[in-house]
Parts: sequence; C-alpha cells; structure tokens
Amino acid sequence: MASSLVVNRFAFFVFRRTEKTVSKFQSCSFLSAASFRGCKSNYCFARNCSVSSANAFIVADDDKYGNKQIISVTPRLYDYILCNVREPEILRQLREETAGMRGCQMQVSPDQAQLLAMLVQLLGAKRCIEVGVYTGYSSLAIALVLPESGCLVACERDDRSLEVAKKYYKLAGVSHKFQQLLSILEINGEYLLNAIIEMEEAIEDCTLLIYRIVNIKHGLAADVLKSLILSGESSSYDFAFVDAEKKMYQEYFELLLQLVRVGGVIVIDNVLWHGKVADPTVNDAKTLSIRVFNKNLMEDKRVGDKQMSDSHILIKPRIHIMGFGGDEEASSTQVSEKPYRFRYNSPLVQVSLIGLVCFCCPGMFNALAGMGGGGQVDPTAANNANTALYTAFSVFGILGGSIYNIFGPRLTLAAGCSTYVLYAGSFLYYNHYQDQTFAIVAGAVLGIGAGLLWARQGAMMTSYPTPNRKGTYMSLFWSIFNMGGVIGGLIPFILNYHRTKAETVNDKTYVTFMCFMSAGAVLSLTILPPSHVVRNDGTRCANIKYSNVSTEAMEILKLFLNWKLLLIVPAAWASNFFYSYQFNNVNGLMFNLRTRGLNNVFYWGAQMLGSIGIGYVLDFSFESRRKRGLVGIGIVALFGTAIWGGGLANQLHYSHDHPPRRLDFKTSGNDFAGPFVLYFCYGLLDAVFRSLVYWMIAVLANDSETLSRYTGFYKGVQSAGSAIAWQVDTHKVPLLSQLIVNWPLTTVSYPLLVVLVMLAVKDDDNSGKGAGNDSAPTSDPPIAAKMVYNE
Ligand SMILES: C[S@@+](CC[C@H](N)C(=O)[O-])C[C@H]1O[C@@H](n2cnc3c(N)ncnc32)[C@H](O)[C@@H]1O
Repeated sequence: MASSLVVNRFAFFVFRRTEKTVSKFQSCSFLSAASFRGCKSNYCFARNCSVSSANAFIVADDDKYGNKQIISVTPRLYDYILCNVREPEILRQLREETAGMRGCQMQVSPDQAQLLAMLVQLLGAKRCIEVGVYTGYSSLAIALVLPESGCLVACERDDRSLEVAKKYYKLAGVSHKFQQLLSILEINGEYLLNAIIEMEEAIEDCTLLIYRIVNIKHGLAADVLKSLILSGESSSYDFAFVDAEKKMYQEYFELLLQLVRVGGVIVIDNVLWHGKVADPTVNDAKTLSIRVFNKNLMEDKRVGDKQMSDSHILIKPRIHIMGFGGDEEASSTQVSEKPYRFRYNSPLVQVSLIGLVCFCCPGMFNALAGMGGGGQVDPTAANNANTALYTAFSVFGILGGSIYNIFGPRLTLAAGCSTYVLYAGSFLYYNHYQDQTFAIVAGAVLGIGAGLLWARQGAMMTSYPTPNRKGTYMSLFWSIFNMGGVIGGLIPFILNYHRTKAETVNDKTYVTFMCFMSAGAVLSLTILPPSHVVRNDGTRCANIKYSNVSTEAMEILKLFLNWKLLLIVPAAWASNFFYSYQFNNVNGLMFNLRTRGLNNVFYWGAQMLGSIGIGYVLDFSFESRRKRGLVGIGIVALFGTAIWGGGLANQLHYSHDHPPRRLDFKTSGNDFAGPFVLYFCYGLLDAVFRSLVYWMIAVLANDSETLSRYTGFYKGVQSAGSAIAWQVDTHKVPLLSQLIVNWPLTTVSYPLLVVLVMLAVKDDDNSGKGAGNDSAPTSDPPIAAKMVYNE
C-alpha cells in the first residue's frame, strides 16, 4: 500500500532543549517525506510497494496540503538516495553483516544514521546516550563523529547483537568513546540487574567498560538511565537517541529530560509506527502507547518546537525539532549566550557560598574545638558535649541525606547551620553558670545539624561541577572552609591577647563565634536550589536525591560486611580519635589562652597545606594509581611515625599530675618552638591521614550514590570513634596512654590500607585521572579532589 510508505513508521521526533518554554507542539513539518528504514532491503520494499516505477508516485497534492505534492519513494529513488549518502565504509560493512541477522529490519537506515551524526555534529555534542543499540549501526554513526573526549552511553539488553556492535566499535577504533556499554541479560526469564560481570575490559589501548546488567525487572534501559541520574549525571548529556521498546517511550523521555542538558537534543524514533498512529482502526498496545506518547508531547508545556531545514539531507524523514525550556522554575534563570562566570546562579558562586557558610559554621566550630576544652579550663563540659555531638552525628550523618530529601535544600541548610550558633551559645552560658547540661544538649543538636549541613554540601559538591571540574571546585571549597579555622584561631588570639593570666576565653570570644555562625546561617539562605543553578555550558544543576531513611540505613549497615570497607575501619576510627588528645592535652594544656588561638591558626593552615600536598601525590605523582596509593601510604606512615614519635618525646615531660608550664608564644622563647612545631605537625598529619582515607574510599567506587554510602559508613565509624575518644579524655585516662592508643591506631591502618591497594585498586587509566574500580568514566576528576569531605 502506498500509504504505508507515505506515513512511514520510522519518523523521528527530535527534541531540542532550549531555554525558552514554547508550549505549542507543531505538527509534522515534512509531511512529504518518507523514510526508508522499513524498506531498507529491496525485499521489504517490494513487499510493501507494488509500484516499482522509477518515479516517485504522488500520494496527495490537493488543497489540504497547499497543493504540495506528497510523494512516495520507489526502490529506484531509494537507491539513488543511498548512493548519495556518505556512509562510512565501516558502517557499510556493519550494515552488510547485520543484513543476514535476525531483526535486521530494526537497524536505522544509512540516511537516518547520517542525520543523527549530523545532529550530533551540529550540536557539538560530547556526551550522548543511545537507548537500543542492536548491532550498533546508529551508535557507531554517532561515535564516529564524537570528539576524542566524547562519550556515548549505549544501552542494550541483547548480548548477542551487542557482540557484533563491540566488534565494529573496535574495528572503527571508537571503543574508547563508549563510556559504558550496558548490556542487560535475561536470566531465568527475569532481567537480572547488575552484577558487574565484566569490568574494565581493556581493548588495546583504550578503556572499554562493560557492564552487564543482571537482575533487573522490565525496567531495563530505564533503570540504566535512572542509575545515571543517581550518579549525579543529570543535565550532563548533549544528545540522546531512543530506539527501543515503544511502551517505554514516556518513561525514557522523562528520564532523558533529566539527563540531557538545556540546549541538547533528544531524538525519538518510530513515532509514526508504520503509519498506524494515524489509522483509527489500529489499536494494538504498541500503537496505542505511541499515540498516547505523541499526544502527551503535544500538551507538554516543557516542550517547545523549532523546525529544522531539511534541505541538506537527502531524504526527509518526518522530523519535529522540539525545543523545551525546562520547568517553570527554571525559566526564571535564563542564561545568556556567553554566561558570566561569576553569575549569582553559577556553580562557582554557589560553591563559594557553601564554602563561606562552612567557613562560618564548621570552620568556626573547628577553631573553638581546637582551643581545647572549648575554650574552658576544665575540658569536661566540652568533652561531654562532643560525645553527644559525635554520637548524634554518627546517626544523622547517615540519615542526613534522607532528611534533606524530605525538607528540601534551603530548610535543611539553614536548620543545620543554626545548630552551630546554639552550640557556641551553650559555652557562653557555661562561662557564666558552669552548668554543662545545656552544652551537652546543644552538642547533640549540633550532631543532627552537622548531618544536615554535610548532606547538603555533599549533594552540591557531587552534582554542581561538570565532571572535569570537580577537583577545582573541591579545592576551592576546602580552602574557603578551612580558612574558617584559621580566622577562627585569630579570634581568641586577638580577643584574649592581653589576658595572659586567664585560662578561659572571654564572652566576647564566644559572641564573636556566634556572630560568624549566625552569619553562616543567614548566608545559607542565599544558596539557590539546584534547579536554579546553571553551569557555564548552559546545563542546569540537578538535585541529588538520597534514598529513603530505611534504605540508606540498610545499605550502610550492609557495608559492614564489605571486606574492602572493613579494611578501612581502623583508619576511619582513628581519623578523629586523636582530636581530643591534640586539642585538649597538647594545645589546651601546654599553652596559654592567646597562644592556643595562634596555634590554631597554624593547625588549620597546616590542614590546607597537607591536603594539597598529599592530594598531589595521590592524584598526579605517578602514572600507576596503585603506585600512587602505595607511595601515599608510605609517606603518611613515615610522617605519622615521626610525628607520633615526637609527640611521645614531648608527652614524657608532663601528665595530669604534673601539668606543664603554660607556654606563651612571646615570652617562652625556645621552649615554645618545639611544642608549637609539634602541634603544627599534628595539623599536617590530620590532613594527610584523612585525605589518604578519603582517597582510599574514593577509589572503591565512582558513582555518587555508592560514594555517599561509603562516606556515610566512614562518618559513622569516625564519629563513633570520636564520641568514645572525648569520653576517654573526660575520664582522665593518663595522657601517655591516650597517646599510646592513638599512635598504634593510626599505625595499624597502614598495612591494612596497603592490602586494600594491592587487592582492590587497579591501574585502569593512564591519565592520572583515577577512576574507580566499579566504573570508569573517562572524564573523571582526580580522585583526591573527588573526595567528599564530611567532617
Ligand atoms: C530498533 S533496535 C535498535 C536499532 C539500532 N538503533 C540500530 O540502528 O541498529 C532496538 C534494540 O533495543 C533493544 N532493547 C529493547 N528494549 C530494551 C531495553 N529495555 N533495554 C535495553 N535494550 C532494549 C533491543 O534488544 C534491540 O536490539
């Protein structure tokens, strides 16, 4: 039937994400076109078409269509078209090999492939998704025009057709462009999700990461897309092509709306479905679902339209180029052609703002804690408050993400920050009434607040920067945040400068901390919701959704059976354990008030130096990631041993029963130098040790969902250790014993981390860009930089 050619089933809808919201959906603009995928073999064509004339025959040319001729396509015309398509040789070979295979009619035609490639090129697309690979014709066409740094996430459930695809990717030398080749296996009648069977299959000089997805229900490719969203890849793709089951179109479309950036393009195949969509007598499930999909699209306010000239393509498949401007909320933050880097709604400004918030809140908290005893002579109140804090933090560090889901970004952040003010306020109260109850309650409340704040910070740091800018953003954040400890150290130093006899900081000190913390809470209100933040490339930042409380808690509990994380437990436990000893019993006991403040400036400054130094070693020192890990552990082990050795030598001179003479930076001369250098080195050791542990965590996974669980686990163990450490100090455990516990705790971590590097860290990249073992996005940031600092 001629009509089956005219209204052919292989039309595309092409959607372009634009800033403007154009709600009207225009009907097909290339009605005269027919496409040939259904007719790609002459047999198929002949079967559908009884006319084999040289000329296209006219299907309609009446008034209704403005007397334009709507033509069919004959085999000869189609041959002509094919002769005028620039089909790369490798694609021709693939087409010929596929011709003998079952399902070959599913393959896109050369002209359609050329159109896809052209769209990708016009768009300057770098990151693409294809749903429905089959033997890889369309995906290869896309991959061939992608830049070297480009990637294509290709989703396919059929292993056998995928084998052919892989062969041709390899022959074409584009395997490295397939960031993830996702294959879904059907096992025992079920789609089984994602035990990763093959990983990091090295294909010659390129990294092809193959996931075989096992144990999935019928979601299949939809689940793959969901996992990309969960991995924080929303709005990071430029182009998507959907060519799989029709019943899933609506779902694919919704997911791809999240994954494809504003200004990107989504192409949907088969929207006319052999012309059946226009035939009211056809009502099978697939046709119905495509009809509903098309109708929904008509009414979809997020979708606008743009027409594309068809003059440069040889055949004219039905094309709708749709522009959609994102949601209503989004349209209020339009981006100009060349966005200004320091826009209020840019990730740079927003990350700087969260850095400033952390500067004011946890940064000042660090300065207060670093004073020893929270600035009091007797550290008991601070110890008990910190025990309450870390006990609550060990729970809410894990649950923070779920609470963030419920209350949203703004409220979570402001509530989290306010708890810091309460904590500092409780010490002001203590200064007058010497009643520690308030401080303990405020500590517990701060444990909850810190959980909320760091969940928000983690979501921003993982989802705002583009993949190759995460390192820079993390350094920016970390520097601003730690500057809080440095400035916070100056506050007691300046405000207590002339109080050489006093042991407890004055009210002004606490009030100043409270002012900073309040400013942080107010500043937190200036942080935009993720949907308002637009990157310089026009992509919009997506909100990270954490799982619900019970899922998160269960998933984190399961980690206690994960041998890799078990090897990290001693290091995680140790990583905050030494604070009580260093703050209370070195800085707090050995120095007078103003000098403690000064020491803190250097302690937190050393943190910045230490994290940058070890970060460099772990990310860039050697080509081999394993070697970098081992060298990093070696450096930290040597450094740690030397510093704890120096600490032991220092500790032998005093105890609770024989407290040291309080040193002053001005008057104590040489006596001051040694303990000062020791305390500075403790700051360095803290930074290098914790950075090392974060690096180890980061190399174990790559997606933000897994990473956030791993860091949740780490925080849980770390806070539990910390809660106990503050109690150890409250119970006046001899200082030497405290040191002797801390030293081996850190020391025992090193061989375990070496085992972890040997068994779990692989050298899968030669770029120094370290990817995780579970996946290897080619554009991943340096690992040390990828860390999510959740202190
Ligand atoms: C029309 S073919 C794709 C043709 C391909 N674009 C080409 O040009 O060669 C559709 C493919 O989608 C795959 N597929 C269907 N449903 C899927 C799902 N839920 N997840 C992954 N792949 C799926 C099928 O196995 C089939 O190979």
